[in-house]
Amino acid sequence: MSLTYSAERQVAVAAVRRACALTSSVFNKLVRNETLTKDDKSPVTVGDFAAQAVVNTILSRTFPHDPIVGEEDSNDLRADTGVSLRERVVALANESLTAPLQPGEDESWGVGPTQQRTTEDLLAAIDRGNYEGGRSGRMWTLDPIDGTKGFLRGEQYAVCLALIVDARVELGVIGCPNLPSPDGTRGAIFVATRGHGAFQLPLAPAESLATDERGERLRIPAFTPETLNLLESVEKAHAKLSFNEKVARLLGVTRPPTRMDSQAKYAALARGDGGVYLRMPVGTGYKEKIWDHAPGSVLVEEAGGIVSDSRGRPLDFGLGRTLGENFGVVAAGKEVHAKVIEAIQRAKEEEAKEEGQ
Ligand SMILES: Nc1ncnc2c1ncn2[C@@H]1O[C@H](COP(=O)(O)OS(=O)(=O)O)[C@@H](OP(=O)(O)O)[C@H]1O
Ligand SMILES: [Mg+2]
Ligand SMILES: [Mg+2]
Ligand SMILES: [Mg+2]
Repeated sequence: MSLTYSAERQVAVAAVRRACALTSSVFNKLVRNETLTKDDKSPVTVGDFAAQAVVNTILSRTFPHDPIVGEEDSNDLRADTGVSLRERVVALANESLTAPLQPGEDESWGVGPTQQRTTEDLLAAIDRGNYEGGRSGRMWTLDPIDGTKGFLRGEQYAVCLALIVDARVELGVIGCPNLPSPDGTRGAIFVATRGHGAFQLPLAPAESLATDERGERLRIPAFTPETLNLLESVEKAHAKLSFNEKVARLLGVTRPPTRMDSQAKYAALARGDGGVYLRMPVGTGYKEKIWDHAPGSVLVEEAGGIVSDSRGRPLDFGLGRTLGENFGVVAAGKEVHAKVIEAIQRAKEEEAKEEGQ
C-alpha cells in the first residue's frame, strides 16, 4: 500500500489556501507597475513572488530538509529597480503569514499572528525554490501562479504544489480561486495522493476539518464523441491549436474546445468538465516545466485517467526543472486517452502529407 503522506497533504493544502487568499486579494488591488516582464517575455506579478515566499516559508518550516523547485527567484526584487516591488511583496507575504491560524493549521508551521518576517527572510524563502531537481530523493515543486496571463485577465489561474519522490509525483495540490462551480460559486482546491484518490475541497477551510479532511472524490466520467470536448490553452504561443482541431475532427468531436489558462485544465478534466487536455508543442524548442504538470498529472491519474506525452509515453519528472525534449502532453480518461494517441498519429500523417504538397 502506498504511503498516505498525510502530514505533507495537510501542510500543502493549508499553504496553497493561504497563497490563494493572497493572490485573490492582490488581483483586486493590482496596479500597472506591479507586473514585470521576465527574460523569456512572460509576465510575473507581485502576487507570484509573494505567493512563492509564503508557500516556501511554510514548507521550509515544516520540512526543512526538502528542496523546492519553484518557478520564481528573487533577482528582479533585489535589483535597485525593484525596491517598490520588493516592499510590496514583503507586505503581501507578511499579511498572509500573519493572518490568524486557520482550522487544520499548526503554529509550528510559521503561520499565525506573531510570524512577521524580514525582507531578507522572504527573499531567501523565494530562493529556496532554486533547486535543480533530479532523479532521486524528495522534493517539492511550486508554481505560485500558474497561468499568470489568465490571472491578469481575471480568468483562470492556479496555485500549484506537488511532492515528488524519486521522480514520481506522490502528492499534488491545485488551488483554483476563479474556477466556477455548477452552484454558481467560484473557487476550489484539488488534491490527490498517489494510491489514495483525487478530491475536491472548498477553497476556504471548513471549521473542524483537520488532518482527515477528505472532500469530494473525483472520477473521470465516460465520454462519447457527442459529449467529448478538448481542454486547451488560451495563449496561442503555448500550444499548437491548429493541430488540436485536426485531432478533434478525427475523434468525431462536435463540441467546441474549452480554452482556459493554467492547470485548472487538469482540474476540469479530473471532475469531468472536459474530456481531453491536449497540449502540442509549437515548435520553438520550449521545454515544459515540471511545476506546470506535476500536480495536474497525479490529480488526473488518481481520478482514473492517463497522462502521457503525445507518443503515449509517461512524462519524466526526474530530468531536472524541465520535462526535457517537448513531445507535448495528453491527459484523458483511459478509453479516451488511447483514442487520442491514435488520432494524434493520424493527424501527424495528415500534416506530413500537407507539408509535402
Ligand atoms: N512557449 C511555450 N510553450 C508552452 N508553454 C509555455 C510557453 N511559454 C510559457 N509557457 C508556460 O505555460 C504556462 C501557462 O500555460 P497554459 O497553457 O496552462 O495556459 S495558457 O492558456 O497558455 O496561458 C505558463 O505558466 P506560468 O508562467 O506559471 O503562467 C508557462 O510556464
Ligand atoms: Mg510564469
Ligand atoms: Mg505555470
Ligand atoms: Mg507561474
